[in-house]
Amino acid sequence: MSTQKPAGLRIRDLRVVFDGFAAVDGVDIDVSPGDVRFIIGPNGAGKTTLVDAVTGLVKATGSAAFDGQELLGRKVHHITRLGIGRTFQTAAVFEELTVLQNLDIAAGTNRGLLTLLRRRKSVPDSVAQAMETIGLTSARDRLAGTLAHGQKQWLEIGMLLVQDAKLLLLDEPVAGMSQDERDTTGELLGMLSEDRTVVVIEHDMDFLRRYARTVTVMHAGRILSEGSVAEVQADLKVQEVYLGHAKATSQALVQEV
Ligand SMILES: Nc1ncnc2c1ncn2[C@@H]1O[C@H](COP(=O)(O)OP(=O)(O)OP(=O)(O)O)[C@@H](O)[C@H]1O
Repeated sequence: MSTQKPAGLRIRDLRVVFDGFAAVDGVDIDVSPGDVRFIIGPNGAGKTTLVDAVTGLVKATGSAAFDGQELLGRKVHHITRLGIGRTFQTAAVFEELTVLQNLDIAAGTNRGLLTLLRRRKSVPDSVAQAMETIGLTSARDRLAGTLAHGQKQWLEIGMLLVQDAKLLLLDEPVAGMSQDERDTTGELLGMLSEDRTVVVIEHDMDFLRRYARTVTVMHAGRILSEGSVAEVQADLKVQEVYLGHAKATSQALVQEV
């Protein structure tokens, strides 16, 4: 008998119902370890609700397992401890604390608040490594509130790294970013996927074409299409849905890669 655990994210027949309305309506998704999976779809398709279900924020039926561990039915903090990290559309950082203090708090080491708030000489390896990965080492003593928009988003990702998240679920990470910040974020996704699994909810089609490895298209709570960027772009069902909902998005989607 094989003892190997199924790895990556495995979702089966996931369903989320709000007052009789199925926001997620029987979804199956497999994301392999090391993938950078983009989930796209028109407004209201169910993308955020799907991520909410996986992270324990809404009740769901079916199954969502990561590295063989069932996530549904567990409390949010337990899901975090199983290595699932999630960002929101608005970065949730402590603006009046420094970059280092934010990472320290996220790391949740057993230091008292006073120690955390004091400037320290030694920085734990995991925190130093996270700062390096997100490019904020030279900004370690800056207040998070003074960071540029993109840097705040990267700090939030850093906070997941120090928690040792193995599955990163990022909700519209490049919304409101400059082109340079988008490029840096795209490169960061590639770096993160070297030893983690990354799932990105995104509306930005240019960013998707450049940085997605695989794509899932949702529509009305279901999976409409799945595959490589080229496969999804060529799918007539996808083109129809985008033509019906947002012409500009559709044109961006079917543009040559
Ligand atoms: N807490 C809730 N109660 C009732 N309905 C909800 C709730 N949260 C989401 N919905 C509905 O579920 C559907 C899916 O919403 P969801 O936010 O998951 O879509 P989305 O694909 O993330 O859209 P967007 O791209 O606009 O963020 C929508 O019709 C939304 O109105």
